[in-house]
Amino acid sequence: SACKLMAKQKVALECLSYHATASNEDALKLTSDPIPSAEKYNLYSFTFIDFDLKDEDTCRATIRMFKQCDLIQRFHIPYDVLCRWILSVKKNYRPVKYHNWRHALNVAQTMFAMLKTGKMEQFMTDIEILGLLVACLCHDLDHRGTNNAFQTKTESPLAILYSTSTMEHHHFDQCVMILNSDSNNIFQSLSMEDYRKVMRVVENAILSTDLAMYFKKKNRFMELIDEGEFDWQSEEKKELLCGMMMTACDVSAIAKPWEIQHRVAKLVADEFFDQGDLEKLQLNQQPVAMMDREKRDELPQMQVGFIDVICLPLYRVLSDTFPWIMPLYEGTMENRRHWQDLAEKV
Ligand SMILES: CCCOc1ccc(S(=O)(=O)N2CCN(C)CC2)cc1-c1nc(CC)cc(=O)[nH]1
Ligand SMILES: [Zn+2]
Repeated sequence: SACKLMAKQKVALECLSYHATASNEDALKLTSDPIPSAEKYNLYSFTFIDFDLKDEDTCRATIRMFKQCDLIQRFHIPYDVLCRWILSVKKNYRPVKYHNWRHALNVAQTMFAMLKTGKMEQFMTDIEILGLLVACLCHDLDHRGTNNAFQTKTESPLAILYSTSTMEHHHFDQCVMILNSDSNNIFQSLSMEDYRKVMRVVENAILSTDLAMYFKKKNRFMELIDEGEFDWQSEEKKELLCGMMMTACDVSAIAKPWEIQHRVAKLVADEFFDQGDLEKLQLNQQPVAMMDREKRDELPQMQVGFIDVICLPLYRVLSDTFPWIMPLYEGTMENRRHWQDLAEKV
């Protein structure tokens, strides 16, 4: 429709107002950087911490993950294109408090640890491993620190373009935009068939990070697990598993050592409270409790709810079939105790 076209043009214009992809100079510099080992960055661990990494280190750590999965050779990714693409992805994350590049890196690192340390790579094709890592790094591209409900309420151009999973469709759009930019297409050497396959993995994975989709699909997934479904080779089952893995990685800060979880939860809360402030000021509306800074005392109890409703059921069902990711379940149980203690103190 005409207003969809206008919305698309409005979103596109925003991108043109600044150069969306990384400079050749920055790409060249990263191309010549030595890449430390996976052990140096602690990439195989479920307790990876990015806080003490400089931005350059986050790009080197990303390259290290691609190297460890042998993706550069396997898919003939020109090294300078990989470097430019990583920098372009990082550049297209906004400096919001939580849904920024650091969150994307942490989600990708948890996926790497699930595949390697969690031994889930044995159930995945090379295309799926490539697609999942790329999807994690791109899954929140150009996030504005506000959720889907806010896009709808403010009739933002994004909500006119995509009525469901609004932000997730935009994140995928941004991922495609970067891949289609000069010398940023890390999939350029793939056959047409492999290109189609990997883009389908990336799209399904990014759209699966909408928690509404998780709620919709988790029962079907649990059914398959209860039926003792082990041949994860059918398309539908594979897409379900990849989607569940994406949510598991997306919420994995909940399983980190308490000191990290507590610091990250503050970033999540601050971003939620900023949206709540916007809703009060811009929309003259009362925000939901989780976004209302006047109700910050309810936060520990909300975290216990988040753990019980979303995180523990998912980590339990995944570790039932893939026992080596049990550390995510255990880390979450430990943090539940800390949040419960704080909830009882208030
Ligand atoms: C930390 C500030 C409070 O954070 C929360 C409060 C409530 C709930 S909820 O499970 O009740 N639920 C989720 C689905 N919404 C539609 C309704 C509300 C989740 C979080 C939370 N979310 C994330 C993911 C961004 C990370 C995180 O650590 N905590
Ligand atoms: Zn995310």
